[in-house]
Amino acid sequence: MAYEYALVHAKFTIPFALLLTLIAYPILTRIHLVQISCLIFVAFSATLPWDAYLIASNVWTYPHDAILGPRLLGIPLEELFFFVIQTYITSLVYILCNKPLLHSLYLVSQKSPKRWIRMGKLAGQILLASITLLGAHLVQRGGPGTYLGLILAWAPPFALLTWTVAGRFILSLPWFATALPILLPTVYLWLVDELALGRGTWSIESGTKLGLRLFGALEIEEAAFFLATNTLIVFGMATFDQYLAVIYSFPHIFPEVPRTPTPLMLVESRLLGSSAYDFDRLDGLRDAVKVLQQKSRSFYLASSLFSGRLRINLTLLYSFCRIADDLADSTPTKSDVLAWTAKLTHLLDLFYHGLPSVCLLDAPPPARPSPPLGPLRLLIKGFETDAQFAPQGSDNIKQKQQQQQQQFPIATEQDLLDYAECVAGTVGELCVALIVHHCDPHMSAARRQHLCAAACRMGIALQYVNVARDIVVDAAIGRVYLPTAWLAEEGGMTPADVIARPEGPAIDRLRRRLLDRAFEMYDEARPSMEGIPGEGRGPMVAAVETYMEIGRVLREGGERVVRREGKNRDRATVPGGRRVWTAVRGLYGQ
Ligand SMILES: CC(C)=CCC/C(C)=C/CC/C(C)=C/CC/C(C)=C/[C@@H]1[C@@H](COP(=O)(O)OP(=O)(O)O)[C@]1(C)CC/C=C(\C)CC/C=C(\C)CCC=C(C)C
Repeated sequence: MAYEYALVHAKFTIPFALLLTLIAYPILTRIHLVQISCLIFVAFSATLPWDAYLIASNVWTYPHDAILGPRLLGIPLEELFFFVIQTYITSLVYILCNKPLLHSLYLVSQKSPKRWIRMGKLAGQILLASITLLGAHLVQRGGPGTYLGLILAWAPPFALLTWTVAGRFILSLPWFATALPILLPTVYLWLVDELALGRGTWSIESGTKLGLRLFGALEIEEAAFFLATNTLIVFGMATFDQYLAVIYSFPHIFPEVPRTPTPLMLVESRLLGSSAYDFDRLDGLRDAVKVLQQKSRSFYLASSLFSGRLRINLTLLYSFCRIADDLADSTPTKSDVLAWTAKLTHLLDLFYHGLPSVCLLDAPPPARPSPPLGPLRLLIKGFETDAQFAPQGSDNIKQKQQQQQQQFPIATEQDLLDYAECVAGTVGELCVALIVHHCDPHMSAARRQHLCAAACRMGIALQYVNVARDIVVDAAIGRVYLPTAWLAEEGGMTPADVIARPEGPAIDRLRRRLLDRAFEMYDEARPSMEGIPGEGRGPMVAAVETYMEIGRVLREGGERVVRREGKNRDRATVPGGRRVWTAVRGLYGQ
């Protein structure tokens, strides 16, 4: 039947490619499409002459009734399509397997590569060169080894090239980032090939093959072909990613990175020696990723959905916020917290106003007034509110009452709103500022202002969820973020009562009241997220939704959910599968 080969695509390769596209499309960026297109072009160019030779030499033959008819250099249309769709499938599998990774962290293998990486790269080069020579020998000898020789003399030189360029980077990546995207498509295509060979869709002329089969009707040469070609594709993608990682990681070399780095930038990145890399920055980035991973499963999962320098900058922003917040939380006295916030403000002065660089955390903050409060300063101001919870001893009754008021600074809902705006509304604004900078730097001021206002609102919503979740945890460290006025409405409760017993029906009612306010603000701000530009929207929606899911879990389970044992004792958490599912739905804009 003339459609036999075409049916192989219709039944096996195209559906698989469509499934992978459906799964990958929310995380695919323009640079991914450039990578895949470049690889398809290289694969097509490299395979065309080789394939044409095999067909001309009658290594491969196709029953006339199995193909549609059109050919290029004797190669059937369906075979030409195979070059494209195999490259596409394997590239998508590679992209999906590598999405969790921040490739910048694997550049460190260029600095002083571990001995096994150095030896591994050399061993790989020797192995690939040897296989090439073996292939040449088999071709030269002719006979049954011809087809295998043609594979081994053709593919390994290309692999040797990419391995020489990116071998250390490839070896430093986890196995699921390289071996898995090679093996998964390879095994799938072995099965497809076995079916096709078994049905006679194509055949390998006897006299040019060894007659060995991996399983079923799958000739060893066909198995080697798919393993070799998928290895080439993965090595090609990894080489691309190594140089993209250089571009994204070093603003001192590439100050501005467009949404799609230019070929010139890739060449510059390739020509750059690793001596120009800022390895201290890579170490700092590694620490920031550790902080993110340890401190927030919601944002850690969401961060992996971003790409490029935006992902790096959001990770660094999270790390700054988190460390600043932890400093405010873990410092015993109010004066110490204020000292830390002054130093952080000084740090911002140094970064954003180019003040003389001194050792940041030792020098006393300058006497000069800080620049106008931007989101970062408001964030730090918010931490100063946390400092007021630190108890201050006093014997004087009046002073004690005053201290009491001071010690619980969230007297009204407005106080809570102001505090949440400082510590979280600002974070929303900062996130949007980063996304606009990277994804739509020419956005109109009006649209930017609208997004920032909505982002601030959403940040407050998340903070309210945070407060509702952490009533028990906060009480344990002497903090009550529930407005004192709300407490008074609950039978004259006081913050001291909450600290003494942060549970019970009254607390549940207050938690629900707080969550209701949180979801009101979420509902107000959520529609504006559709206006987040480009590749930032899906991941940011995923980040917000996974966090708000904590609030949904609390609403469903209330006190029962909060009282938990184990690592997250007294804090409601979203079960892992539900968190991932929420992120995926957010990514797809559900
Ligand atoms: C994907 C990614 C890495 C995003 C980074 C977002 C970011 C920079 C978060 C920093 C959070 C942080 C540590 C701030 C310090 C103060 C604080 C603790 C705020 C509370 C966050 C909880 O953080 P975390 O999960 O680490 O702590 P717990 O596990 O809960 O203890 C807050 C709840 C505030 C978080 C607020 C935001 C992330 C802003 C949300 C708003 C947007 C993303 C903008 C949405 C856009 C529009 C247009 C509506």
